[in-house]
Amino acid sequence: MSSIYGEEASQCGASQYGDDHGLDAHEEKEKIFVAVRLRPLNEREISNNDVSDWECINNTTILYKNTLSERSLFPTACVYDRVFGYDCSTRQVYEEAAKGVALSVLGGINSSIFAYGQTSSGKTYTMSGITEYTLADIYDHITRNDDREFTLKFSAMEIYNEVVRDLLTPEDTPLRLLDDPERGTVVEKLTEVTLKDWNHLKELLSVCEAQRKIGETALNEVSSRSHQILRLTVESTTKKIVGFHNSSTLTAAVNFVDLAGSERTSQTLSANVRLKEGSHINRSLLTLGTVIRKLSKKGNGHVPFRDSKLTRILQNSLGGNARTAIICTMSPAHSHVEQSRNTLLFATCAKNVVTNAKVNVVMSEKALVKQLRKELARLEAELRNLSALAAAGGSAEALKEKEALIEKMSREIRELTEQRDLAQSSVHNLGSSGSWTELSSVSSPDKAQWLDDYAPSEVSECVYPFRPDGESIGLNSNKLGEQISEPPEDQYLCDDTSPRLFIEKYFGPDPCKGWENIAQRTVQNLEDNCKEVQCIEVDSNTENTSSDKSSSPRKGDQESGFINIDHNDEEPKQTSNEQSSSSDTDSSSDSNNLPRRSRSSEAIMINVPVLKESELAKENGDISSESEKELSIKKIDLEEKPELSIKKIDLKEKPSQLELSADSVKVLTKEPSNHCFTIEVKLKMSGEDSEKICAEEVKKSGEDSARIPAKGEVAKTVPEKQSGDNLVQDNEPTSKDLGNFTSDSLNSENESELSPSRQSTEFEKQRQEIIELWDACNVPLVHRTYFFLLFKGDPTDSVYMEVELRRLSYLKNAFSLGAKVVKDGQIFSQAASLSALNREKEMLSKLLLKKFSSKERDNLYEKWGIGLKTKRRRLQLCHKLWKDTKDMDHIKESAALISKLVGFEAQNEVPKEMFELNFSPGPKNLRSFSWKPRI
Ligand SMILES: Nc1ncnc2c1ncn2[C@@H]1O[C@H](COP(=O)(O)OP(=O)(O)OP(=O)(O)O)[C@@H](O)[C@H]1O
Repeated sequence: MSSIYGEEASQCGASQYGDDHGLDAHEEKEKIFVAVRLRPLNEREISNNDVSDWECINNTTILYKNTLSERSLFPTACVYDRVFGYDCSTRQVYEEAAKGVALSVLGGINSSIFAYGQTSSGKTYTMSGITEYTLADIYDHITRNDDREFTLKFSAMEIYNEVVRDLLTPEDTPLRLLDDPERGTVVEKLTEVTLKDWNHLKELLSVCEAQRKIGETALNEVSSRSHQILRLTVESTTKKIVGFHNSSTLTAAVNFVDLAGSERTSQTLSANVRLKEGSHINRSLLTLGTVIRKLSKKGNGHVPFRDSKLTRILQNSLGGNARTAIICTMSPAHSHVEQSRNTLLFATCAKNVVTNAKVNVVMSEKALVKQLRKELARLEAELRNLSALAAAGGSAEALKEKEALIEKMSREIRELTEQRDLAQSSVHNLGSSGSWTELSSVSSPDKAQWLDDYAPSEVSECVYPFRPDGESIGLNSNKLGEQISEPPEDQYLCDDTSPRLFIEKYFGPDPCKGWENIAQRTVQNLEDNCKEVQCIEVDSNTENTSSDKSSSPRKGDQESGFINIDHNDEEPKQTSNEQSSSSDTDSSSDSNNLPRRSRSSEAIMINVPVLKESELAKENGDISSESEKELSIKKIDLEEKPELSIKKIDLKEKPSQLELSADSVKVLTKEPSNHCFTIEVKLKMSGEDSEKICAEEVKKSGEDSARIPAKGEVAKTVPEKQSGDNLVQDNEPTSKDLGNFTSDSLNSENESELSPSRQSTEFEKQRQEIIELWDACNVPLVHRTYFFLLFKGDPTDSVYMEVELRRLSYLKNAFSLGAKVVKDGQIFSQAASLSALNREKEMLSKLLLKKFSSKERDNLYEKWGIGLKTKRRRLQLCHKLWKDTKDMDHIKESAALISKLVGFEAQNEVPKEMFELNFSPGPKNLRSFSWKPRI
């Protein structure tokens, strides 16, 4: 068990609880906490010269101290979690036996406190005190924890003569019990009042007291003739998002159960009404006793919960999902010895009953939307800040701040991921026990699964603890696999154009998941932007180089993590003044040290960021100061250096020149190449120290002209003209760009309460925004189609749309910052995504050939405005798909065409196998994921 308050709750009193049981609040299973309270002899007993048979000899042992003959029949000493003698106050009973369990409710764990005992033994006396102390502590906790929003709801019922009554209404109408698949037995129409404050609660408690059935018996003038259950439900949500657990909604209820007292007719002298009451009381207590006895034994077979309303209602507290404490009250009088022994027998059985309490984390869709909005607002603010810093002019300080900010964001994302993993395991546990108390409203299993797979890491696992049919699910693939079985492979692997094969072949196990994985990594690893892929080795003593004035060493390079390369070891190092002036001259071109990309019509020149290996080494603490020497620009003419080879670079032509500058490597080839390539340059310095510069880029130049970004648009691809000048601002997010991901719909607070027409407008707006972001982020067309067909504006769609918007915004902003990640052999950057998209189009163009006859294709060309005599018509067509983001008819037609190509025959139905693909992404499939550029 874990919860924000779980620990606190376990510390609140009952400190011996853990000690005695060897359990703490984080264990899943724990035994019912059992305490015994002896009241003092009352006036009647004293006047009857009754004697006290029982004595508490220490904190846990109660001793029967009567005659030897009787002692032989019964155990003389009984041990419980806690025993309280007649001189103990109710406050002490609360603190040491009830508080820890009762306050679990603050941590999202259901709990129950019972008072059990014979009539007149002090149950109501004890229970009313415990109830009041608990409620006071809960209010105190709320006052001290203003970072969470609390809602308290109160209900009260009694079971009188096997009839359930609402204690908060004057009507005597019997209430029905209903069986709810998630929540167990529910009392129909029971009043639940949302509490305004402590005084409101006290008023309600007096109403209950006044309403409860009491009667006079020989043993108790004010004998409770019913079982009373007071229930306080505590729901809390964090006001500020600081992580998964703290931002979730916790909900739990604490029950205060004051049972009617068992009685012997001979002693209570009951007749008529009292007799009837007594027999009902005894019968239901008998059932309770049987339930407890059976639960206390393993392999107990049928447990008769349903034999009485009391046990039906309290089933969750009896070996179920609530933490439970039972206070057994006893009269010490010799005249009640038999009843006292029965009470102790009950207590002994109860001690062995194990409960399985869990934290109830609830993430309703509304709460999720709210959470996402807050998260977006936070990210927006941070990125605006970042943008302002960048715009401020790229001073070393500004750069430092920017990097720190990026690092901070990356760290936060990593933390969220860890929290997600943690949550995932706890959700899995919850799923298997069915202990959740509230079900998110999920309209469709497919959507639930969709969100499960694609929701942002910090929320996805807590969003759908239940399947829509009400059964809780674990979120690991095994569990899902159990419930949603995959159809036999051959059902859809019959030919190579089946959706599954197509998708696996060209997009990995799931196109949507794949791009998301990479996007996530992109953001998570902004700082980890370099990795060795392939090498050439250049001896700096022998190579031909030419220095480049514009790329002379600059101040701030050390700080910013970029390297200066110098081919001449002997060259004196610059003074700081020189560096400073050189920095000034460079400031226009290199102000931000962001990756630059350039291209001319004659040569491809791609600037990519480099990471100084010494930086990495420094982190590992194994760098010598010598290797930190500054180096100047190096240009390597590869044609003049035939001995230098670039291994395994998939270019049609070997690059003619490498230009190594402070923050980039330009690769010059004479002809545009359609191939992706990745390079790493390794320089040997004086044959001893070595500096390694890593660089990689993925490029498919042939398609670039089609992807020139509009003015002001964040650079999605290589700009048309290479000037060698600063292109940084093209890579920077502008405030406009940043503004893109907070649409009006996201800012609207009460979306779920919008009118249907407004909802539909919001849906259209969100969808439009997503379509544009898909385009900006080069999201695979199959994913777009899949998503587009799945969400059609149901009221619950907005939450999924927000999730999609959010991740696209992340991606777009990562791209706009030039973020590039190489991890586990995968490279992801804007250029890489474009490359993958182009490959997808090529594959789709092949499917055009397979799926349509030549006549049908000609019709398509005509429809899409492609000349029948032109070359590569199929590819041309694929390049037109999803291009006109503002034209919904065009989008629909694109989706329809792709849907047909990949086998989504019915436009209104996303094929089931698309979902099933998600359940078995083995490592092999992941490796084949094709957003990874082919190197
Ligand atoms: N620990 C105690 N110290 C002093 N007085 C007590 C204590 N426990 C109970 N009493 C007194 O004993 C009487 C009976 O107590 P109470 O009504 O709580 O018993 P009960 O178990 O709820 O009985 P019933 O089952 O008949 O309702 C009350 O007058 C109460 O004030």
